[in-house]
Order: sequence, then structure tokens, then C-alpha cells
Amino acid sequence: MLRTGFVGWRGMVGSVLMQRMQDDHLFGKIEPVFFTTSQVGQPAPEVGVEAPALKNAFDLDELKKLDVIVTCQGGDYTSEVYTPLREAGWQGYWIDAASSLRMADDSTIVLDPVNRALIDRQLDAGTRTFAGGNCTVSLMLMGLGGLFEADLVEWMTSMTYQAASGAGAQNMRELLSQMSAIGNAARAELDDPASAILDIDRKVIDAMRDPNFPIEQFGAPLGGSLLPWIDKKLDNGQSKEEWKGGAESNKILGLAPNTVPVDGICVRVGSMRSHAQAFTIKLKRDVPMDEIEDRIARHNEWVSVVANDKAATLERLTPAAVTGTLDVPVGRLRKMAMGNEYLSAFSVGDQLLWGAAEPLKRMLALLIERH
Ligand SMILES: NC(=O)C1=CN([C@@H]2O[C@H](COP(=O)(O)OP(=O)(O)OC[C@H]3O[C@@H](n4cnc5c(N)ncnc54)[C@H](OP(=O)(O)O)[C@@H]3O)[C@@H](O)[C@H]2O)C=CC1
Ligand SMILES: N[C@@H](CC(=O)OP(=O)(O)O)C(=O)O
Repeated sequence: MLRTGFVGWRGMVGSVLMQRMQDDHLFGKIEPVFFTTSQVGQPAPEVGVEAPALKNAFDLDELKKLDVIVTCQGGDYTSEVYTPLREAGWQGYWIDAASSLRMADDSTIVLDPVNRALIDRQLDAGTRTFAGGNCTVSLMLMGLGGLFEADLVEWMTSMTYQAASGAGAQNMRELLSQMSAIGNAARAELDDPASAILDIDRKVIDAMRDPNFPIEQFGAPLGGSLLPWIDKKLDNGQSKEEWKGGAESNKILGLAPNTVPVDGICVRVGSMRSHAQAFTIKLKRDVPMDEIEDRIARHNEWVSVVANDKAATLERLTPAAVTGTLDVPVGRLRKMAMGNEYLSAFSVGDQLLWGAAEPLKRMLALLIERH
């Protein structure tokens, strides 16, 4: 059995990974060892099989004993540990949720419903480093994989509506605190059906502009508003999140950089843990709508096409409908006013499942299967 170390297992992404591992009964197929950066010696989590007490995640000698390391601890941990571990001669499989190693020449970004053949080729060629993709990128490819598979996409834009969870657990809490502060500010007027809406509106904006409004994590109000910037600024004016759209998509598809240009504006909205994206897709040719819908729907078992009407859209194509599931609905499919080669689409997906934990779990399952 593969001796498999887990780092970052109690964080937000790590907890979802643990749950998915248990759902799929994977712990019985490995020898798990749990690591920590802060709780050495405490009991391992209950996962249905015996595991030793928590080990120090910086102890290279312990890490070197592992066949596989799965880390959801973040990029700082990866930067500190990965290179010394490899330099010390460790040749095990490193599976990482963080972005640090995604674009490295010797790493593969894993999203097996989309790039299983590439993953297999890389494994056969001796690749030992695997990273999960950026959440919006993975969710986009899960939704539109059928169009890429048929080589129909000339370029596309992705305008995102990203959930608070992508920024971390504290940010999710802050979003709720903001919503609560807004609700409290307008409580009396809300409870009075005769109150004027503009009075409510003024109280809301006053609360959002109050110096005591909780903005420590986001730096600005998100509840009742939105934030059209995610991550650092790059020299070309893109945010790093926007850059990942193009860079990671092409790498996942096994294409040379910028073969299919993907760009857009990434926006944080007040959704809790499901990201949504609006796409403008320039097709290589005028493809009939029924073929488009068929290709999208048949690509993998999690994607589905939502009819382009209001009732179906509100029922199935929202974060409230999708959160906590592996479903990736794609809707708002129609040809655009610019011409028949221009397709609009909208998709939603849980950014902690397909956006983070699920591809890692499946990579580990693949290693177990091959072992
Ligand atoms: N959030 C996201 O949407 C995505 C995140 N990622 C990657 O995953 C990394 C981890 O993200 P995320 O899971 O959000 O990070 P978290 O902040 O939830 O967890 C990271 C670590 O913080 C430590 N920690 C300290 N206090 C607590 C606490 N009260 N509860 C749980 N853990 C605690 C744990 O380490 P220890 O046990 O050692 O103390 C834990 O592993 C990111 O840095 C990113 O690289 C990738 C894709 C999406
Ligand atoms: N940046 C993403 C979440 C994330 O962690 O992305 P990455 O894994 O590429 O760092 C978001 O804010 O929604």
C-alpha cells in the first residue's frame, strides 16, 4: 500500500479532501500519515483506519519515508519544503493544491476528466509532481471540455463571479459579518412595511461606509457590493487570477502557451463557495446549437446543459443550487449578436470540490489504481 502523507488536511480545502477520500473509501487502500505545522503529537483524525500521531510537516526525514505527499497547506509550505525534499533525493509523488508548482516544466496540472491521457503520458514518462488547477480554470474546463476536445474554440473570455471561499475561511466569515452588519443597520425599517426603500438604501450604504464595517480580510465591502480584482497585479494590467485563465488552461490541455487565448476580468462576489463564470466563446466555425449542447453534455458525467430559459436557469444555474455537489451545469447557451461563431455560456461549480479537492483525490486514486 502506498504510504501517503497528508499536509493541510484540517484546512478548508483539506477538510473537503478528507471527506471526499472517505466518501470513496480511499483510506482503506493506503497507509495514511498525517502531518501538521502546529499540532505535532496530537492524535490523527478519525478516518476509519489507524494512523500514527501527527508528525511535523517540516521534518524532511519523515517526509522522505512517504511514497506520496498530498498537500493542501498552501504555497508557502510548498516553497519551503518541496525543493529541499527533492534535493535530498526523494522521488515520491507530490500532489499539491497550491499554485506554486503548476507552471513548472516538470509538473502536470491534474483534471483527469479533461486531461487523463496527458496525466497517463506524464506518469509513464516519470513525472512525479502534480498540482490541482486554479478553481475557475478547472471549473471552466469541466464545463466546456466538450468544445475543447473537439478543437472548436479559437479564443474565449471568462468573466468570473468568484465566491468568498476562494479567498479563505476567514473571508467567508467576513462576508457573513458584512451581511449581518448590513441587515442590522436596516432592521427597523425592514420590519416596518411602510418604511421608504430609499431610507433603507441610505442606512445600508452608511453602514458599508462606516469605519467600523468589517473589511479586514477583503479590504473593502463585499456584501452588498462586489470586488473586481482578485490576487496581485501583473505588468500587463491583468490580475494574476486572470493570467491563470490562459496559462493554466493551455497547460492542462497539453497545448503550447496561448494556443487558445483565454482572458477576462475576475470578480469577487458575495457567493459563499461556488464560482460562476460568463463566457464569450469564439468558435472556429459556425457549429449548430444542438451539436454544441450535445458535445458539452456528453464530455463528462458531472457536466449538464441547462435549457436557456429563465425557470431552468434560476432553478439549476446558481451557486445556491450547486454548492456541495460535483455538478457543473452550463447554461445561457446561445449564439451572440456578433455572429454565429460567437457563443455565450454561463457555468457554476463548487470551487472547493472540482475547484480544489476533487482533482487531487482523483489523482491519488489513480496512483492507487496503478500501484
Ligand atoms: N481556498 C481555496 O479555494 C483554494 C485553496 N487552494 C490552496 O490550498 C491552500 C490552503 O487553502 P485553505 O484550505 O483555504 O487554507 P486554510 O487556511 O483553511 O488552512 C491552511 C492551514 O491552516 C492551519 N490552521 C490554523 N488554524 C486552523 C483552524 N482553526 N482550522 C483549520 N486549519 C487551521 C492548518 O494547518 P496545520 O494543521 O498545520 O496547523 C491548515 O492546514 C491555499 O493556500 C491554496 O494554495 C487551492 C485551490 C482553492
Ligand atoms: N484564487 C482563487 C482561489 C485559489 O486558491 O486559487 P489558486 O489555487 O489558483 O491559488 C480565488 O480567489 O477564488
